[in-house]
Amino acid sequence: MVLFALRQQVLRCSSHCRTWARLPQRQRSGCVYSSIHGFNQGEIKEKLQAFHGGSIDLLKQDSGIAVLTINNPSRMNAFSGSMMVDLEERVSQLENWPEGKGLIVQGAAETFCSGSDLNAVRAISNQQDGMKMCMFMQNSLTRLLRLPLISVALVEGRALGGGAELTTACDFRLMAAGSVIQFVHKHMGLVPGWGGAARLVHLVGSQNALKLLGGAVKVDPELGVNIGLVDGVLEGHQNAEGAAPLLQQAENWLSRYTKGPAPVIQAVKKVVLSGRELPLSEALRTEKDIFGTVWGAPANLEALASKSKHK
Ligand SMILES: CC[C@@H](C(=O)O)C(=O)SCCNC(=O)CCNC(=O)[C@H](O)C(C)(C)COP(=O)(O)OP(=O)(O)OC[C@H]1O[C@@H](n2cnc3c(N)ncnc32)[C@H](O)[C@@H]1OP(=O)(O)O
Repeated sequence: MVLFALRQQVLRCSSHCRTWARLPQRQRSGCVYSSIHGFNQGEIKEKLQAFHGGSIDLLKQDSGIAVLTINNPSRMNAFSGSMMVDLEERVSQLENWPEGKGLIVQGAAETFCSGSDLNAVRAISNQQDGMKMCMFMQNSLTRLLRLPLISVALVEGRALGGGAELTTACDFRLMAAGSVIQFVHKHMGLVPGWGGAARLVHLVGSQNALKLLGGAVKVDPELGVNIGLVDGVLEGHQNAEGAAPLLQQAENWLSRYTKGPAPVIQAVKKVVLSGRELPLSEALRTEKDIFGTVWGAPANLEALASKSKHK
């Protein structure tokens, strides 16, 4: 039995290495842009740091569910430049969390996020800086979506512009009654640039995406559920009488998908991610390799030993 487990472990390591070796460097790191695209992360980070205010706070819990809070209440949780840098650092921390299983992204003080901080946007409104900021945020949000954690955006209040884009960088979206997701970009003379349009098309189809972007439609929970953007509606506001706090409701909702050992939950996310992002043949080979990481691993052996039934 020990030899069998050891062999499985060796196989798991080598198949993991093969999986990663097959992926291009930028996909391995989760990024879309690197130096080969003329992208210099250090340079834009330095520029963004100059526009400070607010923070992105990360709380890793023993349950394996982390809470990421967009925290800039005096500007309705708009993203300052330093918060963009913070986000990238928090994503790195989450990428290196072996015990992690789930993630909730929320806004502070009863609203989600009102997009980019318009003061920073005005200051970097030249084309070059705008493109660099766009590449930086696309990298961070792509890495967020590619985390081996099951993620959910908890939308309370408003998710506007870049805030609406951020919700699409999570696996699921939950909305509190009375909240709104709105891609307001058209009203700003823009289109999404943080990857929100591409992800929206995947989530709701091109017809609905065109309607939401072209009409800058206010998506309430009912519309969100009807078009498949929203996965659940939470009762009332924080502290509403009789209703559990929204964060608690979101944790309860998410915990049905994060029950179990971290390596298994992470493998679940990875097979779905490869199915979502890779062409079929490549997705099948990746699925085989991920399967190799859980086959004969402790959770699998325990389940076999306990002769579990699924009634
Ligand atoms: C690339 C750009 C694009 C992207 O990243 O993809 C964007 O995101 S562009 C930004 C899109 N967002 C907006 O345009 C939001 C504009 N703001 C509003 O529409 C309203 O403020 C609100 C969010 C609907 C809230 O309205 P209300 O409840 O009436 O409160 P106030 O308007 O008084 O707001 C309080 C306070 O917050 C400041 N605020 C709000 N959003 C931003 C923002 N995105 N950037 C900077 N500051 C913001 C607002 O100015 C108020 O400040 P004070 O006037 O100093 O009190």
